[in-house]
Amino acid sequence: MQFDVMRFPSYAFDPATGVATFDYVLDGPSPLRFTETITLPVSDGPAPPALTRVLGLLHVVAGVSYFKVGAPARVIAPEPVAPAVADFFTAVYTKGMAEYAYRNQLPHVLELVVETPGVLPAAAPVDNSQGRPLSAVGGGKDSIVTLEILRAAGLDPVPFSVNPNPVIVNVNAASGLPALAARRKLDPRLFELNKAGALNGHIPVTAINSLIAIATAVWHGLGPVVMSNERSASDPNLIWNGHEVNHQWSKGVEAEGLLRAAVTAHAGLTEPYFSLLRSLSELHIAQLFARHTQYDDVVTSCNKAFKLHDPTARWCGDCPKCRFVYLAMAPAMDRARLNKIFGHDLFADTAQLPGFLELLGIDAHKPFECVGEVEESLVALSMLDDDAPVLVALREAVPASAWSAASRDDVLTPGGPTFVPAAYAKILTDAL
Ligand SMILES: CC(=O)N[C@H]1[C@@H](OP(=O)(O)OP(=O)(O)OC[C@H]2O[C@@H](n3ccc(=O)[nH]c3=O)[C@H](O)[C@@H]2O)O[C@H](CO)[C@@H](O)[C@@H]1O[C@H](C)C(=O)N[C@@H](C)C(=O)N[C@@H](CCC(=O)O)C(=O)O
Ligand SMILES: Nc1ncnc2c1ncn2[C@@H]1O[C@H](COP(=O)(O)OP(=O)(O)OP(=O)(O)O)[C@@H](O)[C@H]1O
Repeated sequence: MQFDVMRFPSYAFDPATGVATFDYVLDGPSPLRFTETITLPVSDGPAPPALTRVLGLLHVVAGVSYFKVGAPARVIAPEPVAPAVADFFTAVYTKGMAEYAYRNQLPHVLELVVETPGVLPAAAPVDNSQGRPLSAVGGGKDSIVTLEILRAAGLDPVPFSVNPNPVIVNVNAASGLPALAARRKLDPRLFELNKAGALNGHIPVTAINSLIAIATAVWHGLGPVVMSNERSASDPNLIWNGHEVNHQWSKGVEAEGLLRAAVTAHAGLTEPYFSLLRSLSELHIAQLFARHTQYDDVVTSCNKAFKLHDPTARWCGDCPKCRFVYLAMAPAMDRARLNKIFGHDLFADTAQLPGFLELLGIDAHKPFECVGEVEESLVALSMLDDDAPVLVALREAVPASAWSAASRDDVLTPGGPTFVPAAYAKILTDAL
């Protein structure tokens, strides 16, 4: 299938139902048209101009799912935007699609510049900084930690999810906080094309969920959207043709800064979005999670639980994410609790040794999954002293030089750039 250009013909929003429809065209000798539907939780309040503006950003960003069918050389955004918005769009279609470009060997994707039909001045400021935070919940340990920190500080967070699956519903129930939810429906044509062998691959889903969250917060008169993206999300998996390829790009700090700047420029929000846990390692977050036993029967970080077509699963017990989170939680709790949470004893299963070695930086690049840095895995291993079969084998396999590069202090001391506003930074510090 040959396509020259991607366009964004129109979008519509109905405040009576909360339904937004976004249209896309891949233009070429045989054009393809798609429509995505996103249903926001309906608010009693009026739809403010900032909502329309955020939906305008979402229209372009959600287009990546359809862009990947043909990877046209040109992408033309539908309306004039401020320079910060154009930069954000280009980053989403290049850096956000880098894993897709690498796996499909499409180097031109990394060079693409999203075209915009003119420049718009930045929007007038809208001070949203004092509202109740909307806290995105994915069902894993990270968002639980954020929710509990915000709650303990008396900020009365509103949990929010896109397409909440049973895991998310159960986590919200365990929190006891009333939650908001949005629905997102991809054009079914996409799945037909995938079945027929169209180009496919990973997309920066956090950028899409984040804009849906911001749209919801704006419409419901709430404050900033608070994410739970950790320090290691900014770490690339590999370098290809001189470009970083990061599976988690839209969870990283660069994407966070670009998204914030774009939303402020386009919709005026003074404090749209930040990740509370940005300065923390996954290992540190796992230790904070261990304080909250009320989520043990529901927490799930395994991505197998998030398949669009199989929403019932919990921990699969045999994937990079399960292995990493198991290793990260192990130093923070007794083995019986850990095995109860996972429903599996991963340190007894020596068939998983190659997967653990990958996490420790031995034999392969960091897996294309949401896993922490090699250093975090090494430090976690160094904190475990029992003789479980997998641990014994891993200790033997790690070269002496690797241990010296792993510092417990570095991993467990907050650090690195963040966009956390001062009031929230204090809350985080108090919680550590
Ligand atoms: C759950 C998962 O890992 N899905 C990835 C997987 O897709 P699969 O076919 O195995 O299952 P589905 O997710 O049900 O997707 C069905 C098809 O729909 C396409 N699609 C899905 C969502 C979307 O927003 N746009 C889409 O076009 C998808 O491509 C399938 O054809 O493999 C796909 C191809 O590599 C990935 O695109 C699927 O990833 C989902 C978008 C997803 O939600 N993944 C998150 C669990 C994830 O990877 N999160 C990252 C953060 C990445 C980021 O930068 O935001 C993380 O946690 O580290
Ligand atoms: N369906 C969703 N709706 C809204 N936000 C989501 C959804 N899934 C994930 N998120 C948010 O996106 C960010 C990254 O997701 P991720 O899956 O890494 O986090 P998590 O589920 O909290 O923890 P873990 O890393 O243990 O899985 C988090 O802030 C999370 O809250």
